[in-house]
Amino acid sequence: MLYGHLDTLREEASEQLQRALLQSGGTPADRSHRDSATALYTDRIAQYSAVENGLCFGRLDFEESGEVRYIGRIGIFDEDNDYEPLLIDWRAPASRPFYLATAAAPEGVRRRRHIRTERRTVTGVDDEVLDLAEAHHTGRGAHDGVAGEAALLSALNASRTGRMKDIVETIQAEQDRVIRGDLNGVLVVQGGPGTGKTAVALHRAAYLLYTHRQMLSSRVVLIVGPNPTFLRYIGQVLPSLAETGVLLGTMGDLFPGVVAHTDEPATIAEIKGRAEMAEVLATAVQDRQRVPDEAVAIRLDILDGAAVMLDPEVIADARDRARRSGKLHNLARPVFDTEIIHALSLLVADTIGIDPYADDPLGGGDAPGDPQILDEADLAEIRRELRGEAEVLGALDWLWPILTPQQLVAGLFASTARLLSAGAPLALQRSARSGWTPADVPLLDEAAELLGEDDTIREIIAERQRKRQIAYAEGALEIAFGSRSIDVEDEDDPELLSVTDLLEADRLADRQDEASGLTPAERAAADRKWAFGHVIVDEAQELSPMAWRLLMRRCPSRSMTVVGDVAQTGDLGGAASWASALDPYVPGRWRLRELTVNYRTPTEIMAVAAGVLAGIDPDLEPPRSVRAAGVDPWVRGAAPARLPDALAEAAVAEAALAGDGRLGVILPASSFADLVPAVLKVLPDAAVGDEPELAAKVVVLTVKQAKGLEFDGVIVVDPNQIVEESPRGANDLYVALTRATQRLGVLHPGTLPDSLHAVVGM
Ligand SMILES: Nc1ncnc2c1ncn2[C@@H]1O[C@H](COP(=O)(O)OP(=O)(O)OP(=O)(O)O)[C@@H](O)[C@H]1O
Repeated sequence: MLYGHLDTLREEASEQLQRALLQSGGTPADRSHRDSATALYTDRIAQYSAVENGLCFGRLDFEESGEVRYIGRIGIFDEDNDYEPLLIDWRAPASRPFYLATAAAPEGVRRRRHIRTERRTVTGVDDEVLDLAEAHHTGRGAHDGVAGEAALLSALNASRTGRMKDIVETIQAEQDRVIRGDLNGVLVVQGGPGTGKTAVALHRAAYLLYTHRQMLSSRVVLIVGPNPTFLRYIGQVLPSLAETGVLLGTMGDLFPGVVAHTDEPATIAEIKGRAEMAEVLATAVQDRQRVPDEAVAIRLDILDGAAVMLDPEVIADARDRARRSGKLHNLARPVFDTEIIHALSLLVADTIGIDPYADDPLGGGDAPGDPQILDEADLAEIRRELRGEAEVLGALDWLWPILTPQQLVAGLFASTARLLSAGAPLALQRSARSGWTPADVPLLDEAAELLGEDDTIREIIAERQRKRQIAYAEGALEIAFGSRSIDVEDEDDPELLSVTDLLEADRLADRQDEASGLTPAERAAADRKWAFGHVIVDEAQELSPMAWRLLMRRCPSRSMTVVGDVAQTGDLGGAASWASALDPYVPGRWRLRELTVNYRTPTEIMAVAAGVLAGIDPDLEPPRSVRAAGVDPWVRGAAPARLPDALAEAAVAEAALAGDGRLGVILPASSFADLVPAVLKVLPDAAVGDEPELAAKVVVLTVKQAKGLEFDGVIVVDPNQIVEESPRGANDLYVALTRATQRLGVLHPGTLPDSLHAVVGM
């Protein structure tokens, strides 16, 4: 019956879509209405298809009223019967007892039923009787603290596919409380490995979109994950819950127009992430407001090519006034221009005044050579002419260049002098042509904030383009930077406007034009100043102070869900505590929820990982595993020279034992290239690379890549090396050991880290 309703809903949406598509012409308002109707019905059809599998997964039978509620992925109502609910959306308040009711607090529920389906056929049911008396009588009651135990264990024991699945059917009470937490404020979800933080974060996004649809679908929910592989891993969860109005991205994706996926050493990324970099960039901007040591000679057409000398004191004065205007660098440039042009006009007036033989250079009717006769109107005319002079524009660009964030940051990193002057470590020096890295993105964003850009810079660039075209038409081609009296440091100086800047102006203008046809998520992705309705950060412990600055700017309402585990921090610039990350923005005003049950890693594996956790901080409690796998982890030594062969043997054996599941082989980053061939020789289809295909049967990866992922079986190779190759190596080993849902093997060439000794002989 429910599927009959689903089919009807889908057919109706298809018909409405057809009708919308057939309409043509009309006023712009009609067209815009048609576009939004098309988008609406296309979305609906996608939603109805997304919920096809597992449409209804639960049933609640109430004690006294005899009421029966069916719980499912969407809500369906009976139009012919006063809109009686036939199926209740899992996010609706009426579904809550399905997740929260226990035998101790049954909330009026007598029986909770989990319904398993395959396509449209019911394949099984699991009942829990919450009435204590009846449970006692039948011997079937709720396990303490675990709702829907059979359904949960069947989900947890299922083979992994390389893609995360939704958990709507088996959300546990402590997770439900996080998912339905209040929209406002910063909610921190701290939990050990496998406690469902990622799953909870995604379901919270779906819940918030359902509950605050109007606000959030236009303002968009941003979900930030650690890397593109992870985003692909979680990418199907929200569409399977029929939610598409979110933007998924890594930190590297958050500066529109910049692709920031280049790698760099962890130590450099750490420096870039320090809070002091905000100060460094502010100084770097000031350093670009130049006051030369000596006077600058500017040859002027208005003086028939004669030069005037602009003194450093005059330039310093203009700079101070521009700074005092309180405007951002690019926006203060007109103030600086006005000051310099004014000073130049006086110099011109002086020059004209002391030249008794000059013809009337202004073309006015006054007698030549008499300074007395230059009135304010004449000075204004001089200023107007000066503004059009190529050498004047060149000098202004040199003294106070209009800068894009990219020009500022690339220009800083490319110059020892600029780094020194801005107080930045010289380790940051690199060629101006290096690719952007994820750690550069918060710096570019900071630079954009300091420079002031977007519309203003576009207008200035467009205006400059217009002036250049005019100058070209007049045959004045030498506009770029003609003055020999100005010392140009570098031919490639990034501050000089180039063809790219002009194209950039066009691109930005196009962006505006196209904006009307884009979805809110697409518009948000293209707009650096977008204020998201809610921001969810996964693996948030890895974010640097500079990254937090960027995210806080994207979320002025501070409506955020921050998910992570400070015991798993691997990045050197990552957080050691939530307070250190968040107090600068919401001092004492963030809420902490903890998840304590590990749904991924069985007890046998968690016992091994617990030893490593105790080494990181004896006060940290490992999460409690919800199940045992019945298989002990193995630890095997190999002579260093034999390590590749031993790895190959173990990989083949474990791949077979994983059945139709997945095997992850986690290698130290420093011996990755040496060990990968050993695996590929025996398992040529194994996935490996920057963004390995997680659906492959065997995936070989570093700890950094494995963060947030899981596999049925895992082999961790050379734990000592993993610990030693990073100051946060113990955290990395903890992450590596907690990736398996069933089997774990540890292969070591030398001695074992102390923290693993406990497991030898298992
Ligand atoms: N209530 C649940 N029902 C079924 N499966 C669940 C439930 N909670 C978590 N899981 C499963 O447990 C596994 C671990 O969840 P998840 O990846 O969200 O954990 P995590 O806390 O983000 O882990 P880590 O910190 O190690 O990345 C996933 O396969 C997830 O689907």
